[in-house]
Amino acid sequence: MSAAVRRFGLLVLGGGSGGLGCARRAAELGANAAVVEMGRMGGTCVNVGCVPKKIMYYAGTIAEALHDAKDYGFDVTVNKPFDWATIKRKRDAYITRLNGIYDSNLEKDNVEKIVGRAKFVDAKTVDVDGQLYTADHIVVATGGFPTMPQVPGIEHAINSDGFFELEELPKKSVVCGAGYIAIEMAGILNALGSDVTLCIRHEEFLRTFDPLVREVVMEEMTKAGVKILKNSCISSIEKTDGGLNAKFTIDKADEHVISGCDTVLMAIGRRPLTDIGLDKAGVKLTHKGHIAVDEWQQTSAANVYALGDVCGKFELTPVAIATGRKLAHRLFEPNPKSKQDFECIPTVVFSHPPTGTCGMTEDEAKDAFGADNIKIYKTRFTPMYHAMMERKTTTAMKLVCAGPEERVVGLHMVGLGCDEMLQGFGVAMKMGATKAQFDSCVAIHPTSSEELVTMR
Ligand SMILES: Cc1cc2nc3c(=O)[nH]c(=O)nc-3n(C[C@H](O)[C@H](O)[C@H](O)COP(=O)(O)OP(=O)(O)OC[C@H]3O[C@@H](n4cnc5c(N)ncnc54)[C@H](O)[C@@H]3O)c2cc1C
Ligand SMILES: NC(=O)C1=CN([C@@H]2O[C@H](COP(=O)(O)OP(=O)(O)OC[C@H]3O[C@@H](n4cnc5c(N)ncnc54)[C@H](OP(=O)(O)O)[C@@H]3O)[C@@H](O)[C@H]2O)C=CC1
Ligand SMILES: N[C@@H](CCC(=O)N[C@@H](CSSC[C@H](NC(=O)CC[C@H](N)C(=O)O)C(=O)NCC(=O)O)C(=O)NCC(=O)O)C(=O)O
Repeated sequence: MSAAVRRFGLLVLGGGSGGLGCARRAAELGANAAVVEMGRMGGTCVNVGCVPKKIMYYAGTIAEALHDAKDYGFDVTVNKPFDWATIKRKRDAYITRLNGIYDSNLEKDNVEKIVGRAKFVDAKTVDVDGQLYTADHIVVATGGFPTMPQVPGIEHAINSDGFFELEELPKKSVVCGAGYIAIEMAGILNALGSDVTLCIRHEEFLRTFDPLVREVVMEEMTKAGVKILKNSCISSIEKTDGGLNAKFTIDKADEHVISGCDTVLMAIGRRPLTDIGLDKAGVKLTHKGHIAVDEWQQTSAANVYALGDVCGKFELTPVAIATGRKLAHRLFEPNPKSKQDFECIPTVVFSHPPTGTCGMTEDEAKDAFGADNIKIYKTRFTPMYHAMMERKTTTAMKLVCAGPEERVVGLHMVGLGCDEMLQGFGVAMKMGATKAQFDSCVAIHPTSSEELVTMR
């Protein structure tokens, strides 16, 4: 075992979005902080999440723009329109650069980086490859990993991590799943020219979203050429000389085979990374296996906190960062009231076109306020971008308003630019804006966002 036990004010397990957000802010507030990371600095977001995904999303939107360009009078005929290897190489280099930036950010902020795998020895002590550490406060921000179903031949499938290792564009792809990652990756592959089948367990995908979002994304994906295999459950994957054969049970009865695939991508959710000796620390889990925390990120063990994906609540980078920073302020400012508010969090699915969602769905608002106290405003149109084009996409928007004052408690939209449109409206909703206050802001013309302040 080690020499002396090393002591810090704050020890964070996991150098991802939440862990870094917490440690860097704590150090800024004067804490003697350290981060333990067993992999690449930056965690899921930087290495196998938001960042490489957004680059591939941009590649997909450029492919669409190139396709549309002729309708605006451009001649962009080229022999080899897209080279996957080029974007993969440049993307990997960018991420390596970011890993370095994150390392030097830690150095600049005086946060000690400890390389290795952390495990609790007890509630006050953490072992990293034989060296023991203790701290006044220990934060668990170990994130999660992709779930894989246990079916024969699953070793031939990839998950979202594997997507970023692909060396070429799969000619024929199967994507299984019905959440953010399945929709985003099926959309990217399709936009770049793969023949994509999206396999979902039910009639619909994005089932936690408002029906407007589900319906319009379904229409748009279908229009763009993604085949949707509904009510399907993968039962096996077989590797043959002609590629992968993915077998499905449809409606729990019929069998369907998609043969000759280059890639079968599973995107069916993520599991928390909790194999870190939590029992030794007395840290309890929820029935779903996430770390149980109260509103202050406090676990069942004194001075042990948890945040980010490992807690399973809004698995989003800005949520993890904000929660980490809020906790740092509570512990080291000290600001006893500093805690993350999980109400009305804006979120975007980078589908083609993208979605934007903030607040309650129509059904959630009816449950919360009563159907008679809800007023819905909706619009649907073809954005002007397509005026000169053969290809058309739809933009659809919905405002869910509550009470006689018509407070906007839900905003749901799909369409070009909706990803960038949402943040400002999220601020207004967080301030409790009413429909009349939305409308009191003069429209910007011609934009899609003007519809949100002129709906009747
Ligand atoms: C494909 C994909 C796309 C995504 N796109 C978006 C997006 O567009 N927008 C968005 O907001 N969110 C997105 N997310 C979600 C986002 O990446 C996560 O919510 C966020 O990274 C969670 O941060 P975290 O700090 O909780 O965990 P992570 O970022 O996962 O960091 C945890 C870190 O802990 C380390 N670790 C784990 N166990 C140990 C141990 N025992 N010892 C030492 N280190 C350990 C891991 O190596 C990892 O680096 C995406 C996720 C995926 C998978
Ligand atoms: N743009 C963003 O901000 C992004 C955020 N993320 C974050 O990462 C999280 C994880 O993403 P993701 O993996 O897509 O998980 P999600 O939880 O979003 O969706 C997974 C879905 O897959 C379906 N599913 C579950 N089990 C199976 C199964 N055995 N077979 C087939 N389908 C199944 C379920 O839908 P159903 O019940 O309908 O079948 C489930 O909702 C997201 O929830 C999000 O928080 C990820 C990517 C982008
Ligand atoms: N929003 C812009 C900014 C892009 C951006 O954030 N770029 C990151 C890419 S990694 S993205 C990794 C992600 N960063 C963020 O999400 C930063 C968000 C916002 N600026 C904030 O500070 O809150 C994260 O996990 N952060 C944890 C932490 O830093 O503590 C970067 O270059 N960072 C270099 C640097 O920070 O010096 C965009 O989308 O283009």
